[in-house]
Amino acid sequence: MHAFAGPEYIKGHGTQNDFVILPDPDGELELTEHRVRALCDRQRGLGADGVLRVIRAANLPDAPADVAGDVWFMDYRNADGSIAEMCGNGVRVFARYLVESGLAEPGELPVGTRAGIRPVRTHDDGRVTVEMGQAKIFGESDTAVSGQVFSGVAVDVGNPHLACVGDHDLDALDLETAPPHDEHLFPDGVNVEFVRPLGGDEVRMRVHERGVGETRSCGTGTVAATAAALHAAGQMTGRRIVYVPGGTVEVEITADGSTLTGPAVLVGGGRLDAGWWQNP
Ligand SMILES: N[C@H](CCC[C@H](N)C(=O)O)C(=O)O
Repeated sequence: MHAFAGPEYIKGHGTQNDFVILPDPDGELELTEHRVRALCDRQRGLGADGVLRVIRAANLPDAPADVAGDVWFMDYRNADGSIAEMCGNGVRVFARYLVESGLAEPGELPVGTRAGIRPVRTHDDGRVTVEMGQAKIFGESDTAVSGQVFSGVAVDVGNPHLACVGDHDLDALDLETAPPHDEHLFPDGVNVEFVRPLGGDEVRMRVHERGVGETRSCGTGTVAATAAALHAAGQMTGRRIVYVPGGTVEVEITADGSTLTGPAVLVGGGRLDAGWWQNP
């Protein structure tokens, strides 16, 4: 067996939320939780916050019925191997890969996700805009970090979030472990954002992601943070520049939905070793 004769991979990131991209249009890879965990492991694998499998929707058994079979589908997995409905930074990097690899034309293109179709626009400056759908506030809850209680709002962005807005000292937060959450409100777990308004339309955010841990950015989290910051300011719609540890994104919330705009970087790629893939 030749070394590196295993599956092709590409590494990319969106504001340093990083991913392993696995092209697999016909769904031939057996993408087990064990392999996802190994791929994402920063010592024994490639290292990433998640995996984005590139597959035609027709070849993924659990693709939503409203996603046409010929649409490129982002089969997203968290670093712990779990499946999540949506990944905002991931969709930007996924779209960048489709265009750079010639699988899609630049400009407008649909991306299939478990939260449904997400229309994407690629820009000449390397940024990508994603239509993220409605950010729905569906309750209030709280969590505790470093001995301090934080109150927040539950926000559905296709995946679940608890966004805690306040004059928080974000740098003092220890996010090494998952903040506790209300398992009745969040039966499938939750992504937890800590959001500090900076005045005007700017906010700063740190995040502990479900299935990953603290990440340098969370795209759906920045949408949840914006919805929560607008709610705290008594507004239903508006725009926020969101500063995350890995960079800056722009979020717009309108009556019809939300958009996320930010960078999408492809770092490089190659082939996995076939032996490693068989026994990661
Ligand atoms: N950890 C999230 C999925 C990835 C979200 C994040 N990476 C993003 O960019 O939206 C969850 O389990 O819902």
